[in-house]
Parts: sequence; C-alpha cells; structure tokens
Amino acid sequence: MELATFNQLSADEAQSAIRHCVAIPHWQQSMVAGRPFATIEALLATADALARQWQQPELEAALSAHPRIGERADGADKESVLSRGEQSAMQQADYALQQAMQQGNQAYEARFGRVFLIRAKGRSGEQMLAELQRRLQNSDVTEQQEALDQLREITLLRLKETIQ
Ligand SMILES: NC(=O)NC1=NC(=O)NC1=O
Repeated sequence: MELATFNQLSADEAQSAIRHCVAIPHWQQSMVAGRPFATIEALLATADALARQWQQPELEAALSAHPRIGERADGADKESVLSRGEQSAMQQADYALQQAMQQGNQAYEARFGRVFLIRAKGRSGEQMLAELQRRLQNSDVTEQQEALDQLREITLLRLKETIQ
C-alpha cells in the first residue's frame, strides 16, 4: 500500500495493515501512533528505532508467529504465507539438509530454550544451517542479541513489502 494510504487509515485499520510484520502489539501501536510519516525512510527509521528497544519478552512473544526453519507453515493467515515465501529455499532442500536442519533446530532449542530465528529471505538452506551451527556456540547474551537483530531484519523486510 502507498505511504499516503497508510497515513490516512483509521488507527485500527493501520494496525491491521502491519500486524503481520511482527507479533508485538506495542510495536504495531507505536508505529500507528507515529503517523503521519513524511517519507518511507522516516517510516523505516522509526520502525528500526522501536525494534532496537526489544528485549527477551518481545522475542518470546514474536517467536509464536515464526515457524521453525524447514517446517512448512501451513495456514492461510498472512504470517504463514509470508513465512512460506521467506523460507522457500528450504522447500528445495534435499532430505539430508532437511534432516540436518531439523537436528540443528532441536539442538538450538535444547541449548537456548526457544526456536532458532533467522531472516530466511535471500538465504539458502545451507547458509541457514551454517548460521545455526555458528550461533549454537554463542553465549546466551550474544545469542539473544543475534536473535533480536534477526527479528528486526524480518520485521523491516515485511514492512518494506507492505508499504511502498
Ligand atoms: N524460525 C524462523 O527463523 N522463521 C522465519 N524466518 C523468516 O525469515 N521467516 C520465518 O518464518
């Protein structure tokens, strides 16, 4: 949708328009309150600044809307549709890679107690598996920050696709 359209929507409609970007209501509401945005750059700068404030609670809340890498998100809701597109590289992955990713996800969840989150768009299955294995060695603090950075990247990518 056009930026001008987003600026003119009612608050409820504006929040609905960006809800799929990230499952963090406070971020959605802050973006709605920040209107009208003069430019796309201003919109994205605000989204980025708000996302840099996220801590563990926001990460846990958002993960509910992001299926595991390699697990096909079945569903007609917008998040599932977006996830399938973002993770399209895994649909072409061979059995060995699928298995390795599944085992990697299990190891990550055993280590950190939450789903492995990565900005999947533009990454091959092999690249995501390599990132998972690299990040498995991270300390808790470092890994939380990396996961938050990836969540921010996914959010901004989705926002850019939603408002042009
Ligand atoms: N666990 C994940 O990282 N999921 C996802 N990353 C994306 O970029 N889209 C997803 O659904």
